Amino acid sequence: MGRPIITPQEMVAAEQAVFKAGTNSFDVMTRAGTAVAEFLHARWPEGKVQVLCGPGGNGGDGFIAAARLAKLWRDVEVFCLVEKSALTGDAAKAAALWEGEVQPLEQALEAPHAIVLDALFGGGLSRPLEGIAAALAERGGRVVSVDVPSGIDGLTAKPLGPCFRAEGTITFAGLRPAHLLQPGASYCGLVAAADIGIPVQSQAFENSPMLWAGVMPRPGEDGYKHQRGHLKVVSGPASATGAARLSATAGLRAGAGLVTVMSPPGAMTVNASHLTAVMLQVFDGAGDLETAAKQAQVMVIGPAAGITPATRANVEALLKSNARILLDADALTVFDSAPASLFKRLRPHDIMTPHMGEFKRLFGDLADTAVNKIEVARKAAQTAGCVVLLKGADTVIAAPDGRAIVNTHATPWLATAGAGDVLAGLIAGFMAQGMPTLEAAAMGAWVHGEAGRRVGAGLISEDLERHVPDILSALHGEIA
Ligand SMILES: NC(=O)C1=CN([C@@H]2O[C@H](COP(=O)(O)OP(=O)(O)OC[C@H]3O[C@@H](n4cnc5c(N)ncnc54)[C@H](OP(=O)(O)O)[C@@H]3O)[C@@H](O)[C@H]2O)[C@@H](O)CC1
Ligand SMILES: Nc1ncnc2c1ncn2[C@@H]1O[C@H](COP(=O)(O)OP(=O)(O)O)[C@@H](O)[C@H]1O
Ligand SMILES: [K+]
Repeated sequence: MGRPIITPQEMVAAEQAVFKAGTNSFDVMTRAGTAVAEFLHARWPEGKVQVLCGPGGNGGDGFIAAARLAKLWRDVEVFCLVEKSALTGDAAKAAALWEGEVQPLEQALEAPHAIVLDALFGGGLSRPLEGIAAALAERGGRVVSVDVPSGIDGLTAKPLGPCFRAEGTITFAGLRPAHLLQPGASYCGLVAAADIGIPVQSQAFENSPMLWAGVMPRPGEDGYKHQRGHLKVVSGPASATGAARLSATAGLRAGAGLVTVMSPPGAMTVNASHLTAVMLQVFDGAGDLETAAKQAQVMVIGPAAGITPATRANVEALLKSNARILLDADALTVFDSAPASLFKRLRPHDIMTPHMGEFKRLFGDLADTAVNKIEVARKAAQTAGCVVLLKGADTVIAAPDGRAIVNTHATPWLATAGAGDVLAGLIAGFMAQGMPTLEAAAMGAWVHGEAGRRVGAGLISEDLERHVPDILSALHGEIA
């Protein structure tokens, strides 16, 4: 299914429900601590482990992990923020399992070690680390964190103050927003989520082919191109045609049967001289686009379309048609003074793909007032009435019904001109073949990120499309 994303508060509620139904909470903590030890031992098999325990459940996991690591013949030292005698509940029971010495946290600062197990505080932390905990966070070194790196707010994904920076983080049941959203994700390193017998339900998932493989478009054995959908991409004026062509070619690679660039008359020559498999059709005004949309499953408008009244009229005309519409870039910016007039026209099967700058022009301070980027995208999708894909290192895709998918399958090498145009084309190409909008967006983001990773350093947007056939072949289980 892809890993579910739950907030720390939802995790507490899920735990309470399970405990209420009769499960022993210490058994759950034992499973958690054991999973921590196994995670650390499997991936960091060498050297002395310095276990830092906090006063609550996170520290409890740390004590259990310490005992387990010692059984695996690891050299372990344990340090605790409070006296062992001051621990209560499950944390006290966990500490009792650790037979070795428990030293005051201050002594950890100078103690030799190879790797730190950070079991100070979990994702529900409500105030910044101070004193010795803060000093240890700032010490650096090799760290594995329990639940989240201490000092990070699991819900907002923001550091509350000084925080640990981990090479690996092990959490429980599902992921927390901080494991995927920036800046928290960059403090987590490799993230594992252990099953500790707490079932969780969520409307938010980490992007994974498992979420959409079942609805991936595939040409029928006896199919023909018209059955694979027609995508049309609106070109900008003669001086700005490349963006639309990047989208169009990506759409064709994604598998749309027919792709047409809709060109203003003045840009026909330049578009014609650059297009081969992608077709070309002239349009002269919004009326022509509305007519053209009747022969298309999906229309893309925005990439280098121009921030002009004409672009706005073109969007409004397209939204009268039955085709699904993907709005990007200029098609969003032209509504910055009147977003409501756009929102009232959008339908749940349409999609917008803003980066944060474009997003703020439409949704104002929503990006700063919602608790995290998942909620930002969710609220935007509800407000706009369409699917919203909010780009970045952590791309969040949300539908008006509350479903959300976070894509981190990408690479910073994608931060280059035109990468977003390729993404728009991929998504629209999948939609043209009948894929539901949310799933098409998730697949588009994943394929785009995978293509970016395959190119790596030196990536320019033109490089992306040529990796799409191999990626799609692999997804379809065919030999590339
Ligand atoms: N059975 C379960 O529930 C399971 C839980 N599990 C584990 O439990 C973890 C959650 O445990 P938790 O709720 O006890 O929270 P945790 O972060 O360990 O400590 C909170 C304590 O710290 C204190 N405190 C806070 N900030 C502070 C500061 N800056 N400086 C100093 N003190 C500070 C705070 O004090 P207070 O704010 O109340 O004054 C409170 O006493 C979770 O991450 C997972 O690892 C797993 O085992 C699965 C089963
Ligand atoms: N640091 C990053 N890590 C991963 N992906 C990134 C990063 N920065 C940008 N991207 C991706 O690169 C693309 C850039 O799109 P966009 O900003 O619209 O560029 P353009 O308008 O030039 O096409 C988006 O898919 C975005 O998610
Ligand atoms: K921690």
